[in-house]
Amino acid sequence: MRLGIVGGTGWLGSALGRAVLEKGVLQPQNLSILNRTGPQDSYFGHRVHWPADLAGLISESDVIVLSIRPQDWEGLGLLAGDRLVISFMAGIGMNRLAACGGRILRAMPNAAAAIGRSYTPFVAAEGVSASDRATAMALLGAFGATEELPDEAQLDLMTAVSGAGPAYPALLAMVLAQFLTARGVAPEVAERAALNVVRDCPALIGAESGAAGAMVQTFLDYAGTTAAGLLAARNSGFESALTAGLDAALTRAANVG
Ligand SMILES: NC(=O)C1=CN([C@@H]2O[C@H](COP(=O)(O)OP(=O)(O)OC[C@H]3O[C@@H](n4cnc5c(N)ncnc54)[C@H](O)[C@@H]3O)[C@@H](O)[C@H]2O)C=CC1
Ligand SMILES: O=C(O)[C@@H]1CCC=N1
Repeated sequence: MRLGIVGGTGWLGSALGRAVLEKGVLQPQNLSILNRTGPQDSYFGHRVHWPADLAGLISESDVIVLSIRPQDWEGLGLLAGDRLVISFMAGIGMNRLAACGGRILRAMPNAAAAIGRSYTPFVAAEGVSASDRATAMALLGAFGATEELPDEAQLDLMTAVSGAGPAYPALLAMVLAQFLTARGVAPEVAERAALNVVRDCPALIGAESGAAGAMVQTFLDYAGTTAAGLLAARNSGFESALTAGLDAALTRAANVG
């Protein structure tokens, strides 16, 4: 299989290119990278193809990954023939992607792709075969976990949630650190404490179904200081504020491109 990544030196495109090479899913001679800035001598230590333009990338690819911003989709003018096309773009629906021909699959990675820990759900249009799905899962599996969703609406919901990757945990860390610094703790100490909560403690939440709820309940049942904090945060609108944020992201996804 020969893969072409449009936007292959961007955030997610480079995470995919690097992962498929490092995991041995593809040999470098079967990877083509198109970007706006031109060829690089080394692509994560490998020599890959750098087609001069989109037509060049199409001609040397069996599978095309679209890792460009949604705003750049209209101007791309992709005509993919009968190739498998995997789009990472938020908010560009199957109805619009269909204009490129090809067998379309939409996938929604997140920034953890850069460390091989993305959760990447996908949906496939009619005409995508079992073999296409296996190809997509091999590629997406190189940078984390992947699974198929039953419909496109669910992929759009994931755009707001798992697509955001570390963004909400980072916001939480900021609030935790600000609470401490506003009360006299040195900023670097506050940051260490907040990052421990957001980065290290989540490893204690199990992988089983209901694990997050069970962890919250454990602290509520403990009935100590954390239970008091959790209840007050809920009563002050913690959950509705987060839900409003996710709703806004979903609305933006519908208009982004
Ligand atoms: N960054 C993230 O955490 C996530 C991003 N996405 C989606 O993935 C897609 C890619 O996002 P990022 O990697 O963050 O964007 P990015 O801005 O880092 O990379 C996009 C790359 O595409 C290149 N590009 C644009 N038009 C081009 C063209 N015509 N030919 C060749 N290269 C072109 C740009 O120069 C840039 O390097 C977006 O559509 C985004 O909605 C989805 C989930 C998470
Ligand atoms: O913030 C963004 O636009 C990207 C796309 C989906 C999630 N993150």
